[in-house]
Amino acid sequence: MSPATPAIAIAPRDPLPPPPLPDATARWAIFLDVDGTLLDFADDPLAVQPDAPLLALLHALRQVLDGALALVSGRELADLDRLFASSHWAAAGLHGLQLRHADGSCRHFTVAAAAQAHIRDVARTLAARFDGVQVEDKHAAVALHCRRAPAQLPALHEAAIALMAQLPGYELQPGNLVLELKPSGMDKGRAVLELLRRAPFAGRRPVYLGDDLTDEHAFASVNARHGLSVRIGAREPSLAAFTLAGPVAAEAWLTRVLDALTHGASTHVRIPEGDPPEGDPARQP
Ligand SMILES: O=P(O)(O)OC[C@H]1O[C@H](O[C@H]2O[C@H](CO)[C@@H](O)[C@H](O)[C@H]2O)[C@H](O)[C@@H](O)[C@@H]1O
Repeated sequence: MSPATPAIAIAPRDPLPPPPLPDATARWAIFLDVDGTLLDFADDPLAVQPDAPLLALLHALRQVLDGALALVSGRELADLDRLFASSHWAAAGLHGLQLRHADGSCRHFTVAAAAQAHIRDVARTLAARFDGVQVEDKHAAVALHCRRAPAQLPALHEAAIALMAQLPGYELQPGNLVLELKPSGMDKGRAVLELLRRAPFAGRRPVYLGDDLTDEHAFASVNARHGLSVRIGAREPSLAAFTLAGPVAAEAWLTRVLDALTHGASTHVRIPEGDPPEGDPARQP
């Protein structure tokens, strides 16, 4: 008989806990990633559609938060507004390249039409080398989707890295079975901090739900503001302090948050509202 193979013990990271619920007096500001957080993934980026209960929940939650709820997405603002009927909401699109405050004022990075056409051509030429890779033209940025051909991702990634040297001012943003070519200098963490400087977000405790690599920037910002960072799914490593299993669990938790803020929750866990540090813009009303 051959000797038994010795067992190798790898200590897993302690599982993250679910996020706590607020009490009725909590002053939260909620930031929500979209794909993989509120919506399950689909093969085609255009095929997703929030259902009526999710839309009703988000609109009610935003109301009870006095407007302090924002979508923070890699999608364009126009796409978010089409999906969520949210044209009057604060929101960040294209990973923060587009930003709309709650008063309707906007701050957008602009990209000249010629530069947009160039990046689109470069992306299409690259995608044509890989069967099954789908191009999503987001004007200022372009996404190369591998959901229909996941095996192409490593080679596409390698080719895209080599290409970036010829695209000054652009960076490669990997995501869930997607690679994005986007203007550099903006990320979701900066977008969240920008929104937190203005009403109705200023002075509230930030709560961020997200599933993807791009959401890690936002987790870092929210952690630095004594907020709640919530990873959707099991991706590791992550800076998040809490986790929920997927979009269904996220919607269920947001429903309980709405209930707690509206009626008060009998089983809630009270968490101290940490003060932002001295000099932090979030201290301003
Ligand atoms: O920041 P998010 O709101 O999560 O947006 C990130 C990207 O989401 C979309 O792509 C992802 O969802 C698609 C639809 O389920 C899926 O087909 C794709 O594989 C995912 O990567 C969107 O199409 C991108 O523009 C966003 O940047």
